[in-house]
Amino acid sequence: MATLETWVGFGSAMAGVGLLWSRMPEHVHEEARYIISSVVPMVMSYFNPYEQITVSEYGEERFRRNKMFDAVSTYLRSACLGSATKLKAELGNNIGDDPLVILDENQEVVDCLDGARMWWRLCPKASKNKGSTIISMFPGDTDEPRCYRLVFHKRHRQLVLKTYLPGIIRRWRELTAKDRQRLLFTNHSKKGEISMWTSVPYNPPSTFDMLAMGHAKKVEIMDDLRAFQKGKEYHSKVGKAWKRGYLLYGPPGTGKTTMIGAMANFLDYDVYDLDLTSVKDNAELRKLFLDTTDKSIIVIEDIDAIEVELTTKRKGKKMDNGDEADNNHVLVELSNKTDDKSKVTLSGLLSFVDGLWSACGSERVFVFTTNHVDRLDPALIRPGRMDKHIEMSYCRLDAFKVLAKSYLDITEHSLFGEIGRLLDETDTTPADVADNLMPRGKRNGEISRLIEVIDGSPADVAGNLMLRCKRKREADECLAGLVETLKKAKMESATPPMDTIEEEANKEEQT
Ligand SMILES: Nc1ncnc2c1ncn2[C@@H]1O[C@H](COP(=O)(O)OP(=O)(O)OP(=O)(O)O)[C@@H](O)[C@H]1O
Repeated sequence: MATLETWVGFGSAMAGVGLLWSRMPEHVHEEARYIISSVVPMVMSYFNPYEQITVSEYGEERFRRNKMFDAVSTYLRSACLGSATKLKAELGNNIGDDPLVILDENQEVVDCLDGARMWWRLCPKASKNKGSTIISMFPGDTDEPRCYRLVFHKRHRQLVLKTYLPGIIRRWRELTAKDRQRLLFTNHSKKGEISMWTSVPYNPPSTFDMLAMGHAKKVEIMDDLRAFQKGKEYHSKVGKAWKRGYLLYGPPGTGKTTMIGAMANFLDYDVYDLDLTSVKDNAELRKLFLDTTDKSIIVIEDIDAIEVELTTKRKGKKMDNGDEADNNHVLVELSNKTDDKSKVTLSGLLSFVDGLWSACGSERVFVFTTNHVDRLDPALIRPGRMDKHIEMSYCRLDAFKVLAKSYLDITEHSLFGEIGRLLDETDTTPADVADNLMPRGKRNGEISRLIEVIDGSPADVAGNLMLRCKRKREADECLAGLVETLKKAKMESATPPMDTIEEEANKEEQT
């Protein structure tokens, strides 16, 4: 028990220390504070037997999502959910109906390896600067991103770093390869926020088999994609970034979008559909590109529509601040026209296609589509920039046969010859031909029902025969309808439009 004298002695000693502190000069205060602030944590950590590793959702510069975060999420989902009491359910990207069950924030789970215990906790987003106002280039930059915190005993450090964490990454790779669902990403931005990718499951129905185009051209494209996919060594040998650019051009309805789906199926890649109009400037574009994954197709559709902006500026428009616009390089200019920085530029875009930034990431395919190749900036289509220019053209006989096989399940018909001749004489798109080959309305439902019945019971010969007759009638009707449509199109293209006739008549009258 402390006596009164002891307390009095302690009080006077503290008062002495206080007096001494107040008489010390200011710089000694500073040094003392510095020593205390660095020594205390050292002393604490000496006595604390635990260490901690933080796995943040985003990297330091917030440019890239931290894949380790995804690896830990997937691993914990598969290994440690049993011991958790607070979970969250989400609709995942998997094809089945099972929800994606994940750890809730602040929930702790324990994992074991070789007798060592590891504690994991998902920590929510936290504000960096409570109470102070900070201005940031990136909204959300004021927050610390979500993170997983791993705590383990000091003596297990080597086990955690050399065995446990690499094991998590291995397991993540196995699980994601098994449950892989192809994704379609698109970028969008909410008001005042930077553009971000969001994804949906992507199972395009198109394959190269059903793509209506010349056989030789199709085989050439498939060979090119195959060579690209196997080209890791070749690209590193010749010192080129492992990427390839395709420009798909042709009138609307010739299958440019269908070709992208077929490419994604063929390569088994995700697709990033980049909407340049919702990207504020080059910095944002860079972030989006860096956020794409390897083994992906990055698509910019209708690049000619963006080029319209470019063409307008080419006419020598002055900018609001009086400067001449950088005509060759402005691609999209969004709301704030006086702000020179808020633009996506052609050079910014090209730096990812074949410039400095193209070396970041590998196994990427760029696809630009356009309906008007003649309107594109020469810088965009010069040889070497887009590796392959693919013309998607009007439907001719060989392409028509592909459609007839897909839509009507026939490879020969007495009308094929006539249809081939008419297709040569009219410029009809595969989309228009396909539209004519589609069984209409109710018949469509009936046929698929019959197919189901016959698939289920092959013994039902009578039903099978009935279906065949029905389908033959369908094919005859569709093809006869197509011949009529093509003949009409041919007549229309041969007859000049009314206003031209009137103009010519007027001219004749005058002369
Ligand atoms: N070459 C083709 N092979 C098979 N189907 C095609 C082809 N071209 C068009 N189609 C059919 O027409 C529809 C429209 O085609 P698609 O959207 O691919 O054309 P597009 O060239 O991308 O047109 P747009 O320039 O208007 O975007 C497709 O859903 C598909 O059913």
